[in-house]
Amino acid sequence: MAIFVEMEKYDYEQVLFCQDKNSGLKAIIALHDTTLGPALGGTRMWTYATEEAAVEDALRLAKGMTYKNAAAGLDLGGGKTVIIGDPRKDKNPELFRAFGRYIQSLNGRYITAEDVGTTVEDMDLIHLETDYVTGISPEFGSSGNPSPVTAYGVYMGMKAAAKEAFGSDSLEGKTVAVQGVGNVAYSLCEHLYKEGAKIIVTDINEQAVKRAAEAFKATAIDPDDIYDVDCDIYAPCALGATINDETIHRIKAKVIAGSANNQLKLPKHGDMLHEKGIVYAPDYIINAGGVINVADELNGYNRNRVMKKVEIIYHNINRIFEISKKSDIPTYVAADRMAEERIASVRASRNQFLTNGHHALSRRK
Ligand SMILES: NC(=O)C1=CN([C@@H]2O[C@H](COP(=O)(O)OP(=O)(O)OC[C@H]3O[C@@H](n4cnc5c(N)ncnc54)[C@H](O)[C@@H]3O)[C@@H](O)[C@H]2O)C=CC1
Ligand SMILES: CC(C)CC(=O)C(=O)O
Repeated sequence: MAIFVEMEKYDYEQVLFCQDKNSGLKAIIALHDTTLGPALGGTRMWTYATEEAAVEDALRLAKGMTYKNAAAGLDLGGGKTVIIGDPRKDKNPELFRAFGRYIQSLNGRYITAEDVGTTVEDMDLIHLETDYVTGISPEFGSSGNPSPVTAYGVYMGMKAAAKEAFGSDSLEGKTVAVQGVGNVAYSLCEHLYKEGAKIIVTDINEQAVKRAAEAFKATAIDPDDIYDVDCDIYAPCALGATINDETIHRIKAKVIAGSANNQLKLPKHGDMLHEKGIVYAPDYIINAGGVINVADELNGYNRNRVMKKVEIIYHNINRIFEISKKSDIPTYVAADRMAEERIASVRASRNQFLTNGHHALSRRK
C-alpha cells in the first residue's frame, strides 16, 4: 500500500505507528479529521493476516469515526487504533501501558475507548499512563463498558428501520438474524427477546452462540448460513465488509440493521441494496450509541442523560430515510451527506480570523 496516496485520497491528518519491543506492542493510530474536535474512537485488537490489512482497517475505521461523530452531533473528530495481536494470547499490562504513553504523546488530539478485542480492564491499564481514555471502570467516574449503550442505540435504529420497511416499529414476531453475539449483540438480543422477536444467532465462537441460544431461546446456525436464512432483519454485529459480492444476493431480509462498523465492503454494495429495495440503516448512524456514551464522560458522566441522547438514533435513522427518498439516493450516501455538511459548516466558520491563544498575532503586546 502506498500510504501517502491512501492518506491523500481520503484526506487523513496523521497516522502513527507505535512499537514497543519489550511488550510486543505493534499499534497503528489513525487520525482522520479533527475539524470538529479531538479524535475519539476505540482501540481494536485483532490478528491481521498482514500489516497492510491492519493499516487498511485502521484507516477505514478512523474515517468512519469522523462521520459517526459528526452525524451524531458530537464536537469530536475521528480516529481509531488497531493493535496487531491475538486478544486471547498477546495481552500484557506493559503492552497497554506502552500504548497509553503513545496516546499521551498526542497531547489530547486522540482519545480512545474499547472496540473488538479490548475491555474495560485494558482501558484501566491505558489510564495509568494517560487521561485521554474513556470507557474505564466506573469507580473513576467513568461509564465502563460502552457495549450495552451501543446495543440500545442499535435497537432504537432497528425499530426505525422496521417502521420504514414494515409500517410499524414493533419487532414482536419479527425474525432477526444476528451475526456475531459478542458484547454488543448479546445486549441487543436482550432487547429483542423482551420485545418478542424471534432470534437466530451465529458466531465463530461456539461458547458465545451457546450462551445466546440458551438465554434468548434463539436458533443457532453455522456462520456461513447466516446469509441464506429466512429472516425479516439481518443484524451484522461482528466485523466489517459482510455485505459484499458473495453475500448480497443471498440476503433475504428486508432490513439490514446491526452494530458492525464498515458493513459495506464497497460503496457499490450500498447502491445495490438501494436498487434491491432493502432498507439499510447506515452503520455509523445506528451504532453511535457507544461513542455518545463515552463522549459524555468528557463533561462528567450521567447515565440517564446518555440514554436520552442515544434515542436520537431513532430520529437520525428516520432523517436518513427521508433524505434518501427525497433525493432518490442510497441511505449510505444520505448519511455521508449529513455528516459532510456538518463538518463543512464548522470548517467554514473556523476560517474566520480568531484572536485566540493559538494565533501568532495574539502574542503581540
Ligand atoms: N463495543 C461497542 O460499543 C461498539 C462496537 N461497534 C462494532 O460492533 C461490532 C461488534 O463489537 P463488539 O460486540 O464490541 O465486539 P465483540 O468482539 O465483543 O463481538 C464480536 C463477535 O463477533 C464474532 N465474529 C467475528 N467474526 C465472525 C464471523 N465471521 N461470523 C460470526 N461471528 C463472528 C466474534 O467471535 C465475537 O463474538 C464491531 O464491528 C465493532 O466495531 C461499533 C460501535 C460501538
Ligand atoms: C468508544 C467506542 C464505543 C467508539 C468506537 O470506536 C466506535 O463507535 O466504533
